[in-house]
Amino acid sequence: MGRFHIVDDDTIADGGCTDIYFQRCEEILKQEEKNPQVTMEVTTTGMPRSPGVFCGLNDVIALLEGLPVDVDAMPEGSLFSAREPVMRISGRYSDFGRYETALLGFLCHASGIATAAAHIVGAAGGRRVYSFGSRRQHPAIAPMIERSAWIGGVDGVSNTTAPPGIPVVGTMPHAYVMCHASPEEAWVAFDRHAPPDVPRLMLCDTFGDEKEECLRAVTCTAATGVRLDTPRSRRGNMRSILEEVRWELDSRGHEDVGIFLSGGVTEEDIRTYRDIVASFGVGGAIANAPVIDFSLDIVSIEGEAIAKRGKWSGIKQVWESPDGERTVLLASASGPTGATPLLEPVIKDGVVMQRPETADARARVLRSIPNFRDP
Ligand SMILES: O=P(O)(O)OC[C@H]1O[C@H](OP(=O)(O)OP(=O)(O)O)[C@H](O)[C@@H]1O
Repeated sequence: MGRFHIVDDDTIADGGCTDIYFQRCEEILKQEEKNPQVTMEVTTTGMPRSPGVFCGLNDVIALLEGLPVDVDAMPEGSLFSAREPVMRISGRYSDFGRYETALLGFLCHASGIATAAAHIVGAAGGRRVYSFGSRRQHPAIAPMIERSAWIGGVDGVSNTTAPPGIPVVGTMPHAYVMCHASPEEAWVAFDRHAPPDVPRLMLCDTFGDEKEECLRAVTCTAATGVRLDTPRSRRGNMRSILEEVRWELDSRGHEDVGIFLSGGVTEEDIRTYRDIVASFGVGGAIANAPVIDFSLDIVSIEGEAIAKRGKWSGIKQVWESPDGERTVLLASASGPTGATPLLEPVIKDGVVMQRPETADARARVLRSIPNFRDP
């Protein structure tokens, strides 16, 4: 263990971050000279939100690259439902069994965040959504959180360690405002010194009433937006606060100044306020999303279909018809006419055939979101 309680890359890559039973049973299988050829599939039997958004394949490929295994998977950003295999791994069991813990961790967490982000972006109906929640999780996984949220369709993320290509955005903390003699001094200094491409979004709830602070901010700066982060203890009726602020801004000729809402924003809040709010900063509702409880199960041993109770035996393929209809069939069967197989080879005998492109994954999600239905 280093300075922080986190596992280093090499330990994960060596299969050292695993559940103890994998290590023990691998040793026993070795002594018994058993190492069957198996195919294992990744599925979930139920989800917090449907459809799910598949994410985390990049890290799984980094984990399994070089092992004597074949991996087929849905492309990142694919939608999936319960029972649909999103990935399958074929190889000798003891060559990859110990990786189950890390592999599922990558997929469960990233897919949970991408799924929540996609449903939140869908609820926003075109209003901008930003991922502000890296502070709600361990800092070591901030890049994964921001990448998954970006694939899920958010318009930007706040953490500076987001992978390259993802827009990093932010406004100002309350602490910054409090470091000045008055909010005016803080807003003016921000307006004067922030890089020109940074939106002039002024935080307007530090000490005073939202309406008052918003009017003061647009009077002393060229504010492009006002951010309300009203504490829970003051939210008697957030809808009324928002309408009042909007009215006062509009009636003074500030129709172009958008309202940015943050602080405990949920998917339900977004549906409630999306007609009046231009942008949402969402923390925990994305970063703390429930994981997708994927499992990795044997479906074939030495070419024979087999499964534990509750799982479906046989190596499968998921087919998608042009109208979006999904069919799960044995991989040996032909698919429906005109349908596309969703599980594609990504690793062949340890060699990576294709790596996920973040932009492609995000584009796939953005194409799908208009078809999401309200819960
Ligand atoms: O959706 P959430 O889980 O609440 O997370 C995001 C929130 O966290 C920060 O607030 P905070 O008041 O802690 O920080 P600040 O004073 O620096 O704005 C940020 O301003 C968001 O409002």
